[in-house]
Amino acid sequence: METLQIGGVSARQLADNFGTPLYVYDEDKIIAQAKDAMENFSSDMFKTEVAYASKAFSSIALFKLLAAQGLGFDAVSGGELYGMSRAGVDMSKVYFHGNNKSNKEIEEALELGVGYFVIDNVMECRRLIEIAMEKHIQTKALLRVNPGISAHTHEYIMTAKPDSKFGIFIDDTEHIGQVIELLAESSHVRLAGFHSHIGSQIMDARSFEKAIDTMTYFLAYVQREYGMEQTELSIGGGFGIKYLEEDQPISLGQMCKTMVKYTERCIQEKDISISKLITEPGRAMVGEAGYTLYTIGDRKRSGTKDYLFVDGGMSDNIRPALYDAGYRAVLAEKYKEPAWHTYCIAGKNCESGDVLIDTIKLPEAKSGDLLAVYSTGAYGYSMASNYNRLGRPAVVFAGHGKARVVIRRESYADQYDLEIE
Ligand SMILES: Cc1ncc(COP(=O)(O)O)c(C=O)c1O
Ligand SMILES: N[C@@H](CCCC[NH3+])C(=O)O
Repeated sequence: METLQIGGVSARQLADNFGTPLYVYDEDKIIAQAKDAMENFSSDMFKTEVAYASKAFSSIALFKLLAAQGLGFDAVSGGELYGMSRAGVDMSKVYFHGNNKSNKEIEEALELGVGYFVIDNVMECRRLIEIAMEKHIQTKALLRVNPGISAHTHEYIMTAKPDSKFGIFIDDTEHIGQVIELLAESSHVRLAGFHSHIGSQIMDARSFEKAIDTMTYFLAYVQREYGMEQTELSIGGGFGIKYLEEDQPISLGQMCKTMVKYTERCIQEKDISISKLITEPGRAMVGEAGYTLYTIGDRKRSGTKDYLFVDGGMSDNIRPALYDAGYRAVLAEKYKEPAWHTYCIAGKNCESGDVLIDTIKLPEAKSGDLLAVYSTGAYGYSMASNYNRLGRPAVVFAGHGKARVVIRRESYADQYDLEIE
């Protein structure tokens, strides 16, 4: 019986040692993605930075791993900044995003020496200027511009519609002008450049090219209108990964190379220069490196469905319920056997939408079998909840035949420790 290996460790051994449900990351795959991005996102015409979008999955161990590869980071909250600083990340390589950053978060970020604030709106810009002045701290900012590109992806994860909550729409020259002018007058916050992000799980490089084309037109405009030269440009993240067999994503390295080459072409054509190009991959850095292991419990036939119940569910992976996201999975100890049986994989949360995989073909399954779901490394743990007090599963990093817990399993007590009796 051949068993699925993750990072050189058998899935059965992982389940027996650490329990299920269990998030497992193949550490070497993460490192390979980081190297692929760093090697290919580089140019002779401008500086470059790969900033990992930590919303996809954050942990101290991951921050250390990626920082050692030279990556910067994208954070969207005080909580993410805290984790980065505890991990010893070089905070000057951190981009602090988020609409509606609180004053407290802005203060914390300034004190931590965060490299860039990615400003979402005019009010935030005013608050940042005021707080930086009060604290006598100098900092840099990028303005988030919504380029209005509709990337081909699930509607909920499309961030660049004209009415998106993120950034200032590219045609809204009034508010963009206000931010530029406010920052031109500020003695503490310098506008270093602009940011755009068009969505997530995008497979088609042309969507990114369209965004780069639009943003470089925009840079030509701010150069003409405001004399801003040598600006920095962040093209965000959003590179798609393989969830289902039919998904054919372009590799992260190839995407990075394409983005750099296309930007070089665009700035030459438009006769502008940029000082730095930034990208913020989240999903593509960790998604395919992550697996979730579940133990199959009861089986039940209900109408047309042959249910396999697992010991987790929407509380550890909300994406099927939230986005209709599809996943592929195998029985870890029978993964080479022919898959004849059609099952529906449902979780144990008290919600009829708690279905992880609606239809999947597997070898005949029995109670106690181990199910390994692929590509759960991004937005799995980071969007997990303790609904029904199931407690978030542990996270394990596996590599070179060894495994270590990087986040421990939430116990019953952990979940009630915040309560005051
Ligand atoms: C501003 C910004 N940057 C980067 C990302 C990372 O996206 P992804 O995980 O799809 O690469 C997101 C999320 O979509 C984002 O909103
Ligand atoms: N959480 C989403 C993506 C949102 C990306 C963050 N702006 C997902 O699971 O696919």
